[in-house]
Amino acid sequence: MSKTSTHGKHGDFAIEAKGLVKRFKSGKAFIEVLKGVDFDARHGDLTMVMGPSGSGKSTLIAALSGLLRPEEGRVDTLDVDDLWKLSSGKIDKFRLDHCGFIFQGFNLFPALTALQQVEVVLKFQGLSKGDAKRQATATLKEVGLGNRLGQRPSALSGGEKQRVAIARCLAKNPQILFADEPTSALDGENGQIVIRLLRRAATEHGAAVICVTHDPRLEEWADRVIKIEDGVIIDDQRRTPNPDATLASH
Ligand SMILES: Nc1ncnc2c1ncn2[C@@H]1O[C@H](COP(=O)(O)OP(=O)(O)OP(=O)(O)O)[C@@H](O)[C@H]1O
Repeated sequence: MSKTSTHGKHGDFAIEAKGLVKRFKSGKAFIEVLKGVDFDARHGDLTMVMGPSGSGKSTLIAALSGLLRPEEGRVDTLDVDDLWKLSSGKIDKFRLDHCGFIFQGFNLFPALTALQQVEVVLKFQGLSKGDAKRQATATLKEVGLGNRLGQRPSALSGGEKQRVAIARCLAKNPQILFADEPTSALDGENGQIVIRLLRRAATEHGAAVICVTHDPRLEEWADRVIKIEDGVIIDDQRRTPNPDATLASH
């Protein structure tokens, strides 16, 4: 597996998964949460995965990103054939090098300033102190937090915290960006800022952005909407996104 910072061309596959099956033990029985799911996502696309609670969305993301081993199926991603055939150390390295994650709960370190939250990830990736600071500052400015660099999470609003989490993710310029309910804890205005940043990551950086959501209003920004129900993909539609759409307040 070669480490590369070059993104695939818009339209190239970033992920192709086939026949994913995931079961969990429930008492003496097993429940099948993914029932042979085929899934793909392309560079430059904001692909939205929608479905009711418990339909398997988060499990799918976890299986695609090397976080949760499926019982059956394969995931081909970037230059890796069959991600789940790699050692767990190589899977972790793949995730670190190429994937970004944004979750509902922000997952920020309470003791670190906004700038440090982003710097830490870049230093971990091997950037020098100076380069990490420059890149972290630039990305925080890009998400509109240039004046909040020195604040810790306790001094930031929910929307600002989510933007720090996005800056942390974007700063490493991931080829694949997984977002799980990124706007659900936010009001309309902040939700709009966040979905626009995800849209830009796809359009301007060529990332394959995969966004799990309950919120049908986010469809406006999507290139593709995939619906999953009870562990089965029931619908898959391409559409033309409207990057200037507005998200009304809840
Ligand atoms: N570690 C686990 N052990 C047992 N069951 C699990 C585990 N993780 C998920 N499940 C079950 O798998 C099903 C699908 O869960 P998943 O989190 O993928 O759904 P989801 O579509 O993301 O739901 P939500 O929108 O509520 O987050 C649920 O019934 C859940 O209870």
